[in-house]
Formats: sequence, C-alpha cells, structure tokens
Amino acid sequence: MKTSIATVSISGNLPEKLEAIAAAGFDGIEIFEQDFITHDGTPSDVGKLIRSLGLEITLFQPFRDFEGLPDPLRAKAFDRAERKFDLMQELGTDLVLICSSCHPAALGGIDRAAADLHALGERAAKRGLRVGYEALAWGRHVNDHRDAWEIVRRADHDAIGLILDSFHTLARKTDPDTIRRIPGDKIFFVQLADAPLIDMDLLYWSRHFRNMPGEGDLDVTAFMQAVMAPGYTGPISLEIFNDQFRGGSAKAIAKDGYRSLIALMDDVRRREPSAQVDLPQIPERRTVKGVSFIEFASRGDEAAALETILATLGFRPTGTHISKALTLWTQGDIRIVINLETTGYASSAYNMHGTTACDIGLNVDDVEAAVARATHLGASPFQQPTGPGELDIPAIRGLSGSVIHFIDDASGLGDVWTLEFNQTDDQTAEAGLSKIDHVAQTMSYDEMLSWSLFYTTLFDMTKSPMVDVIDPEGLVRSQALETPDGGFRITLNGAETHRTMAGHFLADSFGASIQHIAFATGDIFESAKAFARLGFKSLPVSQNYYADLRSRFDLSDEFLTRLQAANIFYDEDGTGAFLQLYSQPFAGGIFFEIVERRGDYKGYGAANAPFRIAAQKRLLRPKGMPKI
Ligand SMILES: O=C(O)c1ccc(O)c(O)c1
Ligand SMILES: [Mg+2]
Repeated sequence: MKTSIATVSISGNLPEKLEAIAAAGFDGIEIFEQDFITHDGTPSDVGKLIRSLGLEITLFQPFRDFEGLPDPLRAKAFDRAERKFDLMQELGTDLVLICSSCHPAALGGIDRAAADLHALGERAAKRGLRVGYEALAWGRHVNDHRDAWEIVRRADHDAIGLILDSFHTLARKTDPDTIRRIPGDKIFFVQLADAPLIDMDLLYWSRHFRNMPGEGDLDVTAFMQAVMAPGYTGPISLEIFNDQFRGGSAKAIAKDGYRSLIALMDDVRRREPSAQVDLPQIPERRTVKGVSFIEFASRGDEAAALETILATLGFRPTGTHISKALTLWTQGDIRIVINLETTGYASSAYNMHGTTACDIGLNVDDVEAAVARATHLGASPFQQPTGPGELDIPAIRGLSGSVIHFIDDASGLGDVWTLEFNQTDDQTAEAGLSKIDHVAQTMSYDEMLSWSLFYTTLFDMTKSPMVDVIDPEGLVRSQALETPDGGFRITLNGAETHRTMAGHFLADSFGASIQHIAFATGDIFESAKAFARLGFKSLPVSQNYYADLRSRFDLSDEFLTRLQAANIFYDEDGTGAFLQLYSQPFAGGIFFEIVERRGDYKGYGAANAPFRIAAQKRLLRPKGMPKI
C-alpha cells in the first residue's frame, strides 16, 4: 500500500513540507502546482529533491476547467494541458488530476466531456502519461462521482481513469457504497479527507475545514471500504485543506496524517476482509480498563501543598519506593505517586513545567499489543534505566512530551506496588473516593485534533461533541473521550488565549497537560463531611449559582441547602444527575474534582464550568490584584 499526502496539507515552503512528509513515513506526495510555482527551482531539481528524500510524486494537481469548453477556449485548454504534461515529465510523475470544470463558459453533457477526455487520453498516452478525473462537489456540471465515473466510462481510454475524493462524496451525502460498482482498475487515485459536520457552503467548507480521517465526523472508513472492495490497489493519499494546519507545525501535522492513514486502513482491513490492504499486521485498538496511577513530579513547598490537599481528601501515604524518592498515596482504587527525584524523566518534567502530573499509568488488556500498536502509528517508545528490583514497565511518549505507562494483569506488571514499594501501615482515614472518574488535559486549541486522534487511534474510545466553555476572559473548547464502559475518560480542553484559566495554566506551566483529576465517590455528601473533618478547603461557590439552580431544576430546599453548605455543583441530563466539588487550585492552577454520578448521567457538568472557572479566578485574583 502506497501512502501519500498532498503538499497543500502541510505548512512551510516546499522543502520544509517535503522533509516533514518524508520524516513522518509517507511513500509519496501529490504535488500541488501552487507549491511548485512558489518554489524557486527547476522542475527536474524539484523532482530530484523529492526522490532524494525517498518520496515519489504520486500525482500532479490540480488541472482545472478542462472539459466541455466551446472553441477557441477548448483548443487553448488542450494547449495548456500539453504544457503541464511537459512539466510533469520534467518533475517525474505520470498522473495528473483534472477536477470537474467550474468555468462559466463550460457546456454540460456527459458525452461532450467524455469526448474531450478521450481526446486528452490520446495525447497523454503518446507520452506514457495518465489522466484522472475528479468531481468537485461544487463543479458546474459535474459534482458527483457517479457522473464523473459515467464520463470516464464513456471516454473509454486506457489513459483516462477516475479520481475519488472522500470529501466530495461524503460532503454531498452521496452513498459511498455506489463506489463498489466501479472497477478497481479504473480508479486511478484516491484522496482522503474528513471534516467536522458544519452546515456551510461546500467550497468554503472544503477549502478551510477539512481534517485528517478520524478527526472529523464523516464516515471515511465506509468510503474507503467501498473503494478497496472492488480491488483498488493505487496510492492512498491525504488531501487536507485546513487553515489551522497551514499555520501549524509541519512535522506534527505530517505525523498526525500518517497516524490517521494507518489507523484508517487498519480499520478498513478489519471491517472489509475481502479488501487487499497491504500493510503489516498491527494489533487492534486496545481496551483501557482504567487509570492505574498518576505520577506528579514536585519539590519543596509545592510538594507539601499537594500532600496537604491529598491528605485532606482522605488519601494516605501507603508506600515508599525501595530506592527512589517516591511516595505512593492511595484511596479506594486510586494511586497517586509523588516523585521528588532530582534526576531522570520526572525531574526534567519538573524543571520544565513546575509541579506537574508527568506520567499516567493505564490498565490495558495487553501491554505488548498496546506498545506495538502505538509504535506502528508513530508514537515513540519511552524508556529510562531501571534500578535494582525495579520492573521495566513499557511506556510511550504521549503528546507534549508526557509519558503513558501500560500495565496489565497477565505480565505481572500490576505487582509493581508490592514489589517496588515498602508498605507503610497507615491505612486509616478514607473519604469514600473509589477511582479516577476522568482526567482533564489542557492544550492550545490548535492541538486538540492531534490529541483526540492520538487517543482514538490507540484505544477503543469515542469522542463526544465539542462544547464551548465560557471563561470570563475567553472561550475554551472542551471535548470528552471515553471507553465504551467509561473505565477511562479524558476531557481535552483547548485554550485560545493565555487569559483564560486553562490558557494561563498552559502558559505558566510551559505546556503541561493534566490540569485536573476527578475522583469518583458514591456519596459526595458523606465524602464532603469526611473532607471537612480532615481540614479540606473547597472552592467557594457563589450564592447566585444556587439561586439559579433552584429555578433550573426541581430540587427541595433541604437539598439545595446541603449543596450550598458544601460548595457542591449540580447538573442533570434527563437520565441522571452529577454532583461536583472542587479543591482550590494549587501549584500554578492544578486542582482536583470530586464527582458523584447518579443514574445514567453521561456528561462532565459542562453547564457548571463557567461558574467553576469564575470562582477559581476570584480566588487567584483577589480584589486589587493585577489581572493574570
Ligand atoms: O478546492 C479545490 O479547488 C480542489 C482542487 C483539487 C482537489 O483535488 C480538490 O479536492 C479540491
Ligand atoms: Mg481532491
């Protein structure tokens, strides 16, 4: 299987784009004419540069407004094509994309377009070149792959074939299964893009909002299954027009593209067993059962503040590491490790970010398979030297340099707590916290697609729709990802400005990721009572909030009084209720949340987020203090 990506998908000048594409592992590129024209170098030099990077030119594109023109425009279009054929031969590629005409003078008619393509096929064949015809979703007369195919069929020429583009088919809601009727060898090339479902003009949507397969809402997998079923064996290429990507990191976007393409084709192979997908076998998405541990890197006063908060939440230090400055704090099925080491990964994470949740341990069904899948999809394995008596727990780099460790039962890695930690006896005060409900990661808005792709391609997780959270100083976008049984839930929070609570955390910590951790309790009022006895300081909530709750929900005075007395937020979603209590922020904006899910409540209390953020900002910015 030849993997390819259009140069338009990546930021930078042509050599920068090519280097990023080659480094990500692609086999080839669709060269966008614009990227060639803006480059100062001869076609043959560009061809050489591309090949020296181990890439081939899978396609030259686009050639516009060709078919259906009346003379003398028609003759000119053929002359133009001959000049582009010259260019293709100098570059070293044999396939050109013609997109369906948008020319105001273009005449309709399937036979007229077929005759033009047949005539062009004759000219191309003389030079050993091929021409692929693509229906743009907004083409003047041809805007559906079924019509484009009928034109190609009637053109009836070996040098003329069809080019399919998932965006044009899926954006118009054309049934992708109609592709199954097209012979695989008449499909010359396949372009893939996803997009978020937004109701807008097709051309604008296509040129600005496309994203990598799996990052949007279109069923690119069903499209690709339909392409592969009839025996397509050509390149599979990403063609992504996206404003964010144009300004993003070339290397990171190319890596995301590769991850997206391999994960997609792996899905296609599993769902369409007859498809010939020539890819190495990779293990399927892993099941994450839950969070095994979260490790904080910390020092000094901040470590003391963290310990105090944990102690007032009913956690107890139940283990110390056999050789390192690590303390294990536990409650229910929750493990928090505080790492005070001055060498190694945690120490460098501390030096970079200050106190930070630098490592997350996930309970998976199969550690080896988790690492193998991640590495096939472009993740970097993480390793640091182990001391005597220490287990070598497999890990990968998450995004932003964080680390994810994998633990399973079968390999004995779950015994790390008894093997590497001396148990201390103090198992007393608990406050009913049972497990980690979710982990909230903060990032810049531009990174959100990348992170959601990372998690959804590695693990069996679905994403919920993005929600807007209003911070007094800006908007934060939030998206939840979760495993089918809710054993592992993550919320991604994308900040656009450093003035939001999330953005400030990001700036202050130089891009740390985990901003808060939510612990589950079966009875938040009982937990709150225990916390109060232990001296816990909750986040004060405004009186106005409770007055509003009274008007929004049918709650008794007694219940509202109990919520208010304990600073508990409340939400309902028709299937259940959600009760939330927050710690005060510490160490640059990290905080803990305690949640009780009642009934079948699925969300994360998004309706309460603006009030929580405003309350946190009131604390961080007492009257008279300068704005953060
Ligand atoms: O937006 C465009 O014009 C355009 C050009 C070439 C393509 O392959 C395409 O899908 C869109
Ligand atoms: Mg296209």
